[in-house]
Amino acid sequence: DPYLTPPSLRPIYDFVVVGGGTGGSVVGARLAEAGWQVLVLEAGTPPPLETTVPGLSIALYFTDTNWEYTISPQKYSNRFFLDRGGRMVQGRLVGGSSNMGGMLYARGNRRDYDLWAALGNPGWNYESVLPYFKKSEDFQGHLTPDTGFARSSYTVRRGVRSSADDWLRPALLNRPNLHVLTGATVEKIVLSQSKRAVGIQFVYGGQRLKVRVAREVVVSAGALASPKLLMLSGLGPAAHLRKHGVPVVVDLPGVGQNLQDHFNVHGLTWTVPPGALGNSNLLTAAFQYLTSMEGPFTEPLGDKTTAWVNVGSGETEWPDLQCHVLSQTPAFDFGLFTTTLLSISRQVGPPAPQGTGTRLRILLLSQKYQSYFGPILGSEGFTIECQLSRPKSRGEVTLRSNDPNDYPIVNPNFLSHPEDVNTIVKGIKFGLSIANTSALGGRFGARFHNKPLPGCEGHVFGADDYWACYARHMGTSYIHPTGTCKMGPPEDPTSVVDENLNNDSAGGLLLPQHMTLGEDSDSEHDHTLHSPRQLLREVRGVAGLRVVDASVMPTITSANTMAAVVMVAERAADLITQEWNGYSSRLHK
Ligand SMILES: Cc1cc2nc3c(=O)[nH]c(=O)nc-3n(C[C@H](O)[C@H](O)[C@H](O)COP(=O)(O)OP(=O)(O)OC[C@H]3O[C@@H](n4cnc5c(N)ncnc54)[C@H](O)[C@@H]3O)c2cc1C
Repeated sequence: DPYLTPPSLRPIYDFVVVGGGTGGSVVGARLAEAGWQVLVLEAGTPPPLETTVPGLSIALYFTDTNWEYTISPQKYSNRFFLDRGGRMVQGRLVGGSSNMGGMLYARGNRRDYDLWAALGNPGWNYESVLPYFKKSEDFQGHLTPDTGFARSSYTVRRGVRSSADDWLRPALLNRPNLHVLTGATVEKIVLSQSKRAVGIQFVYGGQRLKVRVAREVVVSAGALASPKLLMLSGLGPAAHLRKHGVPVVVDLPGVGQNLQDHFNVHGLTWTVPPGALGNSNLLTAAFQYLTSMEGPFTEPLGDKTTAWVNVGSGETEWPDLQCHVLSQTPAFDFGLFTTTLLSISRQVGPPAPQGTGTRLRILLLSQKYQSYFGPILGSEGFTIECQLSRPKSRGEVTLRSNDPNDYPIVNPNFLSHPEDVNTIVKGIKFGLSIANTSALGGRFGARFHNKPLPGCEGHVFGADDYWACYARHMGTSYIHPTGTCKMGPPEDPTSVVDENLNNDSAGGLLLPQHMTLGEDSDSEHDHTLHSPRQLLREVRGVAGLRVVDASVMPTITSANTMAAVVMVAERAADLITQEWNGYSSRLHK
């Protein structure tokens, strides 16, 4: 395994990529392909074998490959979940969230990207980004119509997960100019006095180390960790940084703001007579996978179909809702794993008294889950989940402290915009109407679990108010955090990077003609190289620093976000190589 031998680190690289996740793996591999000396630093581990089995994806949520962020207590939602927040899973391994997620592949809608361009980001309209999607696509399924429910498409090849590691691993095997160090947690971007990224400080094996960078630092730590890293490096909202004792290098008010996620409602459940769905026995399915690489384990378990619909805005070509039919209920396992998976609060009322026996404690703690799902524990059935594709609520990621080991505070501020409540209520009603069709409910003899949700008994069951209450209780993150280092024009004070994903605000004024050595007064960083574009930068920004991950999206796409991140990284690699075009690495091979 190429990841098992730690590289002998060089003191300086052309590019250092922070985070070997989805964006980082793709951009790191492409920069290495272009001949640069590249170092990718990943906090997590090489991908464990289980990542290759699509049917085991949810099992990974319970392991160390997950950072296990938590959502801060929500004012308008998450009432059924632990501390009115719950967990937010994020990948902590090579390949990042693409290597532990649900593998559903969807580009999103062309209008998502046309909107990015309209918001002041030339080159990001759909026609321009389409080639970067196609670059990685190898569709081998059956084309299904894109209205109504259709079978979901997954990044699975011959029964094995395909992830961003498919870029990094071959590059690592074939290119000695690429180094990937796992178990390396980056703490800080080192900035010179002239506000240029000149290196990286990270912890590896208990030691604090620094590596220098000749051209650029590429931050790809994901939408929760990238803004944290920028802020810890002095790039962020000045008052917030001062509050936590971080010296301000550049006041960038947008860092950590604009957090967007696909708000998802759990719990709408139908039960069916035993055997009606024809679900395979897990042991048989596992045997089938091991012997022939076929069967249910070739896909994420349970998640079968997707629909995109417009229920609110009337723009029929641009969905505001995405729905899935899952072939299990949240009660199928008697709450054994589901309660943790969904972070459904197990506790209601006062904590169990000290000294209570373990069994009794679990019974008491599970009361909230029991109070709703109790009557259908262990039943067969299905769930319909709908998400807001284009939420209007905006949240934020802020520092908890200036300690790099502390997780940031993640506040998605779900349902803070009233239109989101209206849309999700319509979405729930859409889900109910789908289940009532003869093709679904009728065919399987399905019965809706119509127990009033604890906490919503005060509303007339089935009225819009009831469903709004239901959404405020059962809705939470669909684990697609995006937007926290937003791409936008310099006139937008909340933008963090420009359309080149750079936060050097000069813009693409010149094509490089020649390379000069850095002019930084800080002699430690004499090796720093500037492209002419960076020499022309204004002081407001930071040179030699780019962000390439889900955090640059100005608005979340109306589909699962992995494909869009791969596209962003492919395009970023082209932008970077074009900018440095004609200049091979000056560093010793
Ligand atoms: C559980 C789950 C299921 C999902 N399912 C789907 C799906 O089915 N389809 C879909 O399209 N999208 C899905 N998504 C969303 C999609 O995977 C993400 O939007 C996308 O992968 C994000 O890419 P990224 O590069 O921004 O971040 P990531 O892929 O998360 O990469 C960030 C990387 O940076 C590393 N890192 C963080 N901090 C540091 C540090 N300080 N030092 C060094 N390294 C660091 C992390 O360990 C990680 O490897 C899912 C996400 C999750 C979490």
